[in-house]
Amino acid sequence: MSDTLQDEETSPTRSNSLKISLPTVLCTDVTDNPELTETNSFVNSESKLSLPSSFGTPTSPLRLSSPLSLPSSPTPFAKTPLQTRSNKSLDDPSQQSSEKTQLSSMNPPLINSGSATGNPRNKCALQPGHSLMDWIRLGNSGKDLTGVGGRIRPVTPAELATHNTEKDAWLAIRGRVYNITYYLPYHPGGSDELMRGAGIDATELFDKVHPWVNYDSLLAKCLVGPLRFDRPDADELFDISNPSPKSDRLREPSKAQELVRKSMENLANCITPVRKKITAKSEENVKGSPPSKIMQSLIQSSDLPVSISRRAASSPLKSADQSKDSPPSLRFDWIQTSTKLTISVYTGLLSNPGGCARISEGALFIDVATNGWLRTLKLVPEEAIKEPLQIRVFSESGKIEVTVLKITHKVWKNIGETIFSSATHISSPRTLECRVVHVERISHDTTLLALAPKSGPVVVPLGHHVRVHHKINDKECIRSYTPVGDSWDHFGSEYSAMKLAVKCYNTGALSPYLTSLKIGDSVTLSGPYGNFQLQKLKRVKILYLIAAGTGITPMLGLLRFMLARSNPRCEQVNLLFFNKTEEDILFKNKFEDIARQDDRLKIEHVLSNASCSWKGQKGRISSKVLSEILDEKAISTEDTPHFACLCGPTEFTHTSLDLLKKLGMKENDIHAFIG
Ligand code: HEM
Repeated sequence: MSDTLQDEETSPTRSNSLKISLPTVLCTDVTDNPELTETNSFVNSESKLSLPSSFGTPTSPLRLSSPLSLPSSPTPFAKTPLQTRSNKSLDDPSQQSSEKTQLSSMNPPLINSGSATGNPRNKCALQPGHSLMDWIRLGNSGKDLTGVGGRIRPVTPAELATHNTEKDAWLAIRGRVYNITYYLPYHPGGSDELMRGAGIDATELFDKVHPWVNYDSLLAKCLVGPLRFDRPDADELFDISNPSPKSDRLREPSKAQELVRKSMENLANCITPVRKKITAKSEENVKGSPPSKIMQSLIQSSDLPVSISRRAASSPLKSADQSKDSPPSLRFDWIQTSTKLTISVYTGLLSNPGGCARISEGALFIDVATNGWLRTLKLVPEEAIKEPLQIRVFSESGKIEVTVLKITHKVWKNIGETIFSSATHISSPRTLECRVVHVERISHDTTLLALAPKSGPVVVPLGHHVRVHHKINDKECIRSYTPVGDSWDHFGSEYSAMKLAVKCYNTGALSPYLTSLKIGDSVTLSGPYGNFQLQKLKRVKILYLIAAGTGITPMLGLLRFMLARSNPRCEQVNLLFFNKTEEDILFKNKFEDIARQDDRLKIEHVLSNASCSWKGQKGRISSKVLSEILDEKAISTEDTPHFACLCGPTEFTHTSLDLLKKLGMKENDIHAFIG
């Protein structure tokens, strides 16, 4: 399909960098590990790890995918003055200086008394690409390491116990549950050792081996939530999914809630958000309450992005049913650092929201579109705010997160006044004036354009597209493109821009113009358009993505979404990608990188005009090619829900649809992107 659809990708932006002191840990042997030079220079007591804002996403302002920020690691160090360590730094004087620098930030000073495990050196040789530095990079990449979409939530011991396999491992330390699945190959003690703590409260085990390790900073982006003990009110304290039955007024926390909060604070010396639930009959009008003195002094005295308050406001309509006829229930909460404010709006699991943010007359407006409905959250902030605004969406949790800068660097006592408008039906798509902020050639004939809407950042729902409008000889020319999300290009996400992959057809009406655009030029878009329903992937465990040419673009976001989705975990994503020649394959290296990191992604390239050196599949879409990738058993049983998405030139899409149906796939299990 020429100038075809492309997709919105939900990887979190990385531009809202916040600084957090990086914990110091002992690295692997200097002599053996070439990566250590890098690690050493990076990790010392002065090191700062730049973490993009928020949670969420992927998305929750630690760029955790969660608005709950993490404490600087206190308890592991405060525990005992006598700590154990490996003998190596004592035995090997050459190590002492480098380790000393790192250890200097450990508190209290370490006394070497041999390995806690009884083995002078139990550390494993990590696979290449799995150094501490690589782990930090992964954390900063925007990937959701929590596996739960980044929304902090309580975990019961029973739930914890179910996450005990290498593909899905959680553990609890000092009352906090972390998803350690991604950390396993990075653990210097080996994944088997770390797996000993999977599914359980591993505090004792952890302390036996290495109480000095700064686990809470290392796993900051893997935080799932507090381990919920059997306290009747604990749920209420953390769970924002159910609005309080007592509504219409600010609810003071009960004694039990207060107790849980205090114990959480003591437990991990963290700043636990106090959530007051507010509901109102029509529009919510929420005033903030000041953080406690302890919290304020902690915030003021640190560089950390700290969460001092979160609040949730329910929609006037309580129904979770997000059918076309009833607007979805929305809630929001907020967190702040001294420099930024982050508002998170929750639209419901898999509700696939779109949205935009803008500042007008000193107020922040966040438009949230879900399933044909639009609501606007207006914030009249307590103090002045400024651009740039950042917006990101976390598809699994349905969270939209907007970050705005404070003009005066200080912690606010209140957020200000917030008002949710009533929901209105979206009757027509919006027109957006955009500025080209970056241009990158991604293949011999395709250019990636980054377009920043002038009014403020915009996110297009997953699997939806925008239209580019341009007048040529007084005739309006329109083409559809699905934005390519972050992390598919080389210029990152600092622009909060939509990125469109535009293939240039020499005789095309619009593409020669678009591919000749320069930074600073203006482009008119409208949107979003599309009928893709993310809910359809709710139970899907095997996803087939069948694309031709630039028809790959809607698949990019779906691919990332499915591999990151935690519940249920996807078992396989099969990408069948048709092109003419090898040079035409877009994002080939990116796909290969992802497949290397995640063996659930299977890629099959099929070329219609392959060179002699091509070793892969040759030909065009046919039942033979399709039947080779389709797991016939899977499509004929209910046990492994599957789904196929198709996109390419119209003829390609229709042929694929017919072939899939002939092979036994139900129409309901297929989505064809035709635009
Ligand atoms: C709870 C179960 C765990 C077990 C059984 C375990 C076991 C081990 C072992 C045997 C070693 C080698 C220690 C040595 O040099 O003698 C090690 C090293 C290490 N582990 Fe763990 N570990 C666990 C959890 C964790 C966690 C949650 C983290 C943090 C994210 C972590 C981070 C590290 C680090 C950074 C090292 C290197 C420490 C050093 O060089 O002294 N471990 N672990």
